[in-house]
Amino acid sequence: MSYEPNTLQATLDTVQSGGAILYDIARDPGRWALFLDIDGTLIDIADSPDGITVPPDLPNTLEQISQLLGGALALVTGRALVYADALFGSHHFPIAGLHGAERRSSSGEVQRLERSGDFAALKERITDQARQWPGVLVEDKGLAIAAHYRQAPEYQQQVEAVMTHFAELAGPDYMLQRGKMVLEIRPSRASKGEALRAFLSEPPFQGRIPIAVGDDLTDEAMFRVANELGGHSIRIEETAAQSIATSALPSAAGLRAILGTLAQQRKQAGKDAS
Ligand SMILES: O=P(O)(O)OC[C@H]1O[C@H](O[C@H]2O[C@H](CO)[C@@H](O)[C@H](O)[C@H]2O)[C@H](O)[C@@H](O)[C@@H]1O
Repeated sequence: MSYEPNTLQATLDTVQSGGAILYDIARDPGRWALFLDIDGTLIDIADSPDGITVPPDLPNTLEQISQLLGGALALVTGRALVYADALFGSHHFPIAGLHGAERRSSSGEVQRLERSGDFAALKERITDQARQWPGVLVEDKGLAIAAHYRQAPEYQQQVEAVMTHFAELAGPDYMLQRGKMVLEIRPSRASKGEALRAFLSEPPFQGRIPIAVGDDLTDEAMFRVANELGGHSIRIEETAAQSIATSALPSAAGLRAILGTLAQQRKQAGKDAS
């Protein structure tokens, strides 16, 4: 989806349709499977990876929607699985971490790609290098490593050059992943799209139509698979971005408001039935 400045109406139509798709979940919940990215989608972007705030009602909202969908709700994130899981307290949703390199299915089984090569030594070299860039934060995620320049944008070019170099050194089992003010080296034999496909091959996702919601480049792989399978893809857009998503919502707060309404409707329906 690409917007020209003079296509405001088209943009508004698309933005509205993101909400319409999500509200459709309430009409026929048995039809849909929902795949949600975390940073920039469910949670507002912060200055640092650890600086995020999970709105207090979000875990329970997701739990309500997961129940509405018969469990067919999964989180699909670039974060390490363990870190992302802990954000939601006692709620343990099916989840794919590290852009699909690790995944916990609905049954609780965890699958993880094998470490390959001397990745630990490479991570040390990146960490050493980053010490020369005040404000650049290195996030060691186990099978992946990210260099964040949000607090030091003046180092963007150096970070790009060095991470590109180390991604080449890491070999074909790894790739450079660009993101929002971050460069990351992560396993190449995984993607959010393949994670979505894997979830859809298992209960309770099997046979349902996917709705994928995300905000960043890594989410495009998930959008591609959702589109391919006849589902919907919703891009959270702060600015007009190039995306293959078929619809959009303006912000993470907008998405949370819609999810909150769906959760309230479910709670009310439960009360009315009792
Ligand atoms: O796939 P996601 O759940 O969207 O995760 C993508 C990356 O998110 C995090 O970085 C981004 O969010 C940070 C906190 O808001 C922000 O400071 C940073 O600039 C963003 O790039 C996370 O730290 C990464 O590991 C994820 O890959």
